[in-house]
Amino acid sequence: MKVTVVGAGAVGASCAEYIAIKNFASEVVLLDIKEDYAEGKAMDLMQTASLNGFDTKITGSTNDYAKTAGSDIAVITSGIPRKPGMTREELIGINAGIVKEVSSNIIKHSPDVIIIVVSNPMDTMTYLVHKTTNLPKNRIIGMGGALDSARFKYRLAEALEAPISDVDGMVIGGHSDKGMVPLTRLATRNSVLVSEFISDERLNQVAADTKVGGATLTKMLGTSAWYAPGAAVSGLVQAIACDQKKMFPCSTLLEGEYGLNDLCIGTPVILGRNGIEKIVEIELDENEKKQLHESAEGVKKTNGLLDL
Ligand SMILES: NC(=O)c1ccc[n+]([C@@H]2O[C@H](COP(=O)([O-])OP(=O)(O)OC[C@H]3O[C@@H](n4cnc5c(N)ncnc54)[C@H](O)[C@@H]3O)[C@@H](O)[C@H]2O)c1
Ligand SMILES: O=C(O)C[C@H](O)C(=O)O
Repeated sequence: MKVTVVGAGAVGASCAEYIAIKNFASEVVLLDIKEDYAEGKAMDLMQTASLNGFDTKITGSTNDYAKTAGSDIAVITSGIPRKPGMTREELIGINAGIVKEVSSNIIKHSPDVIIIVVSNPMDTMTYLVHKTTNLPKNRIIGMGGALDSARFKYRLAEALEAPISDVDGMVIGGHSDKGMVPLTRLATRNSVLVSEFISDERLNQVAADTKVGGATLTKMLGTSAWYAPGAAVSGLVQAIACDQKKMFPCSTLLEGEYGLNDLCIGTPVILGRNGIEKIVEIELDENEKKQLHESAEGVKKTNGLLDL
């Protein structure tokens, strides 16, 4: 299993590290445009192999896509991250050109690849890959919901004063400060609805904190987060590489599901060796449907800024 990670910055390197530590891929190629940068990150990571006990071979490449040839999965993290006070949507001007060029280069050398889009604004970048490549829809996946759900579980555990392994929950919708839809009604602690343990007011606070999870960290760090994003991507890569049939919320092209069309937005999907093997349509209540449709309007507005 060969995995390419384009962008050897904070998220790309973290993602490569988690993939290697989980020890399921034979090869990870890190690629960046900065001279020697990916090679340096790859060498540093390889020097952790004996310490962390993995056999994955990590190599670096300065913009040489020939080295990515025959990749089964490619992760796109190239592009600029936001600074405190910015929205993800403001990154579109620079990142759209990068994502378009990178996805085309990847496919030239790996026609059977499954692409995972991370660069922001992620739902719109995922849609851009659909519009500008001829890959089938099951092989274009946007990563956002897996990260947002991990943040939701963190906030739920905090509110419940419970270990994170006790809680379960999912965030659907757009990967944006306003567009996320944390499914508080369905969140559980050991199969018991969390509403049995905490007030509606506290649960609303959990949802609000979850939605601004990325912005909160960006303010604290001066740039956006990387550990949880890297771990979330590695989870999707592993589910595909190991044909796990695991369910994650991912950004996927909708064609009527949830009453939505012609956009990519986060919904639960089953991931296996073919990428997105199924879009799971869950029963939403009226309020959740309204939130999802409002989120979709926001994503479509951003998609409208693309030069297609
Ligand atoms: N979807 C998510 O959940 C999620 C989570 C975190 C970050 N992000 C996004 O991921 C992106 C990367 O974030 P980061 O913190 O790693 O940024 P970073 O600046 O640390 O790394 C980005 C890297 O991309 C490289 N790059 C730029 N143009 C390139 C090109 N044409 N080809 C190859 N490499 C190129 C840069 O040289 C840099 O090393 C940002 O857009 C950020 O908003 C998304
Ligand atoms: O917040 C960001 O801009 C980066 C990423 O989308 C995140 O949620 O951490």
